[in-house]
Amino acid sequence: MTTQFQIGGIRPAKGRTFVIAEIGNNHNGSLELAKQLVDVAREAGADCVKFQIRDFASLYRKTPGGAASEDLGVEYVKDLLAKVELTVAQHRELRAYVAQSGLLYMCTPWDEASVETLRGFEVDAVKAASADLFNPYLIERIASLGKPFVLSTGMSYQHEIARAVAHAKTLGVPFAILHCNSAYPAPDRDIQLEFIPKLADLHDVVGYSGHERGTAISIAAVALGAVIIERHLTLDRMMEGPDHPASLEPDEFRRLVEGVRQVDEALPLRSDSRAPTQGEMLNRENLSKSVVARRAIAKGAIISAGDLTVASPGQGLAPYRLPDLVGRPAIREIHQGDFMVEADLRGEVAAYEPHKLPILWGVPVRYHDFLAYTDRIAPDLYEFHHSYRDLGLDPKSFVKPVDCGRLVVHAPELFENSELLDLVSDDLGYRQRSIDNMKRVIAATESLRPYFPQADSALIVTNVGGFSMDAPVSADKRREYYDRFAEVIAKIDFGSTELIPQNMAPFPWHFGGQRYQNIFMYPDELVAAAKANKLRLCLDLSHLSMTCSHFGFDFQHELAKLLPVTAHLHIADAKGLNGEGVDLGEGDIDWRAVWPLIAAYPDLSFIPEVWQGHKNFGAGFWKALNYLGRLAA
Ligand SMILES: C=C(OP(=O)(O)O)C(=O)O
Repeated sequence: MTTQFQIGGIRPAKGRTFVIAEIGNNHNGSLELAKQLVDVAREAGADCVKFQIRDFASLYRKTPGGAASEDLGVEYVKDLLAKVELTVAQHRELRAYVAQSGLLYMCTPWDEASVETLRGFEVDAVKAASADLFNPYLIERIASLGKPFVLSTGMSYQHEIARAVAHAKTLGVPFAILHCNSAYPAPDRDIQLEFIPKLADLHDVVGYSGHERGTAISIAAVALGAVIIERHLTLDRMMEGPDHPASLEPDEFRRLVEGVRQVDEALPLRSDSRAPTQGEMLNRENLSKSVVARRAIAKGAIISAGDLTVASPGQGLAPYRLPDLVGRPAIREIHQGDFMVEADLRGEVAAYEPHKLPILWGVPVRYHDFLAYTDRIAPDLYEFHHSYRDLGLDPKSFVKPVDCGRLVVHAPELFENSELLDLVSDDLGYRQRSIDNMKRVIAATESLRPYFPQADSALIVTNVGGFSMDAPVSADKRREYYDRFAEVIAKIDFGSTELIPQNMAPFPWHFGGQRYQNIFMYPDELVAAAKANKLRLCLDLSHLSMTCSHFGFDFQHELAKLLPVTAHLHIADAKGLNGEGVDLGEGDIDWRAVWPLIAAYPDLSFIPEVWQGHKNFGAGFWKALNYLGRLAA
């Protein structure tokens, strides 16, 4: 039963920390200030706001000597609290204000009369302050509300905490426990965050109620297992009142939420065992080393250790696999510098089995491997993937005429001086260089046309730009980018070629790091941009799947919208938000449902764009084509 702890439908968990903005008494008795703090909490990204409520008539003991008979400390706290307490009517008005704000509402009743007041408040959850952890009477009354409750464990002995948890488990209501040090502010060295895992031994929902200065310790609490973070919020730490000095000001609270959300993303294990992530895969390719031929090896010759060496890049077998190759016969003519690949170990080269496919098909090629492909397959098209250096090469040295029905060129993303193509850059100079680079791509594509005399078109797949470094841009800015894109392409002469912008995923990889894509990503915007500019698109299904996963869109629904404005497809599966270019059938896309939708557009063309498809003599491409061929049959 306790495993079902949730507040307003949110279940605090690793990867989804629940953040409470504790307004407590920091409103200083002003309803206006309290409302302002609710607004600030919402803007800062909190899940919930919390208040405290006291019934002074019943909270303190009654003595013949009245307040004067209390110790000095107690007298001071009593005076201060009485000064800042809101009336029940004001609390009720606040509760309604919080409901309107969209935030969840919690409150700490400090006495049994206040619990009864809250019974009429529709609280989302309720809390027992540390000061009441060793007061089973109030805890029992709080549980009688039947709402999820939270117990804070500051100022307690360990045996009292264990006792309170054991008691709470008998009350029949889901609850959470918070580690806490009840000093305002709490000295860093007294916080002892390592008690969080000990609390986790007692109960399965553990959080942290922090009173320290700054945000680092609360963020670290998340890394140690806290799934609820509560911090006091104030407009000004210098105000009079017991909690202000231990509170965060608006900017700090926003940074706290940002930090917590970052740790939420970073903390959970994403798979059962450690494997290179998507960004690391790219860097492993470019930066690591692999086994290559030190010298030419004749087909059939037995491979010796001296035939092999280890060198960058990391596109062949990993260096530790070198010994496995020694003593095996070479299954092919191996040239000096060739990567040694899985097929060399397995003793067989993967092959394409011809299938009748309902749309035009092809493979991605570089200049240097084009001729090798023409010896093996007869596709409807080739898609040339150029680097910026390739743009200056004469195709004569690499290409022979073929009778393909279509020519496709993928514009380089990266140009001289590490500049990514960005036709909508805010920087005028950068934008102009991108336009000039686009013109180079057009010229290179025109130079390939004579080798494709039957081609119905020469399509240029282009990632047009519009990315940002640290965060997505606003909707207004996106509109500005689209307008700029329209202006830019209207001025470019595309000759006999056709620009087909490619849809991008929300988090594209550039230079081995993650960026944010802003335009040519949302399906509705893609359709609108295509229609407004009389363009067709290159639709990358892996990118579309990641976009749909991120925004919660239905893949098939979005695909159906996009196909009528599509000329060419990049076909690969995807997993979640970051698993790009996954083998077909191993990701999120339901190919049995999707393939008939695509087959209804026979003028479409595609290439398989599975990750590392070209390796192992195109093994990944053939696997994808064979998969689709079987679906089509
Ligand atoms: C004082 C409170 O909590 P903590 O003990 O977590 O600071 C409270 O919620 O009112």
